[in-house]
Amino acid sequence: MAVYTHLGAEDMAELVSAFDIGTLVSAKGIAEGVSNSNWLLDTTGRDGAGARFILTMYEFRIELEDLPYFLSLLDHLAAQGCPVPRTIHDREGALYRMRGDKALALIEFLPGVSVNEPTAAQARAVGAELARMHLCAAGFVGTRANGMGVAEWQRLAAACGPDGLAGIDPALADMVAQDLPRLSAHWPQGLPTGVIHADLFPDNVLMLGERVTGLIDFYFACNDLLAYDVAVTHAAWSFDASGRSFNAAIGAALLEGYESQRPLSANERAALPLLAQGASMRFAMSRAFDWLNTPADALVTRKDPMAFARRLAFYRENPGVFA
Ligand SMILES: Nc1ncnc2c1ncn2[C@@H]1O[C@H](COP(=O)(O)OP(=O)(O)OP(=O)(O)O)[C@@H](O)[C@H]1O
Ligand SMILES: N[C@@H](CCO)C(=O)O
Repeated sequence: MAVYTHLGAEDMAELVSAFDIGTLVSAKGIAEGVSNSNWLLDTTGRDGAGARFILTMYEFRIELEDLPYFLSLLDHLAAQGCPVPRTIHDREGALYRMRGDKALALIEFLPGVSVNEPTAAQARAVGAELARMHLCAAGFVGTRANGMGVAEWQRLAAACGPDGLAGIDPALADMVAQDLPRLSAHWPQGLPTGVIHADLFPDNVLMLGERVTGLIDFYFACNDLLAYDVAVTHAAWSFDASGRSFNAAIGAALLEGYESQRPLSANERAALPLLAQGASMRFAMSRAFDWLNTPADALVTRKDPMAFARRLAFYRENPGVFA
């Protein structure tokens, strides 16, 4: 359940009046998501024909200073024709509003649903949209360092400690001891960089049939290696939830779709096995930290770090999947 803050009907109506979107018709809390509170708002719309929006209150993990980057990036990509929600600016032109010490932003509602078991055609479409996003973001002026890069994996691993990791699974502690120093020492340098989504899991893609209707949740977006984003997306889409079973057809379709819009250089392709191991390490570490630091009675369900430890082992042992 991801509505952490109660907003009463009067609060909501007052908030809506700060935007040129008509008057409030209904507001419903959205259960999905863990980081922020989200509501689905229906209003009468500017022209009375009705309009639908997503209202987000930023609760954890998002620094206020990063919000202009995330929200202007949505505007930039939407203006270039990418399927991302536009930010609705308030009557004064602001990208977000403050309520107490929390920021609130309104974004366009996009149709579509997140798929659980993608087909190859859907994976191809997602790969193509990821590449289009990379290309469309080329003119975006904002920059943001990757806060979930190698240094952060090291910090999270140290915060968990070898005993904490071994308490989750001895294989997780072994993986960190063996693979983290190797990945850190050999992390690719000099590959093409740009704006990356950095978290393009199936739950962050909305689809209608084989068409991508929305790329959402840009709150890890940053400037980093474009091929790393391909690796993150490959790791997120090409396995079952447990990370035990790799789906070669999905992985291949995703890469094919990506290259239909932006061919990878020989150096990028050669780096993918290592980048995919790094992507797996990133999610194994953030999940391990959350596993050890989320109270058992918390509202959110903890995600299994071993699902990404298994992916890392797969990529280490099967570099040929990117050949
Ligand atoms: N622009 C949009 N159009 C339609 N639905 C949306 C939009 N943005 C968000 N949603 C819906 O709200 C849900 C939660 O959004 P989001 O993933 O951004 O939340 P979050 O708390 O940041 O999640 P996460 O757990 O990934 O950190 C999504 O799963 C989707 O159902
Ligand atoms: N998509 C991530 C959560 C955001 O870091 C995961 O599944 O672990």
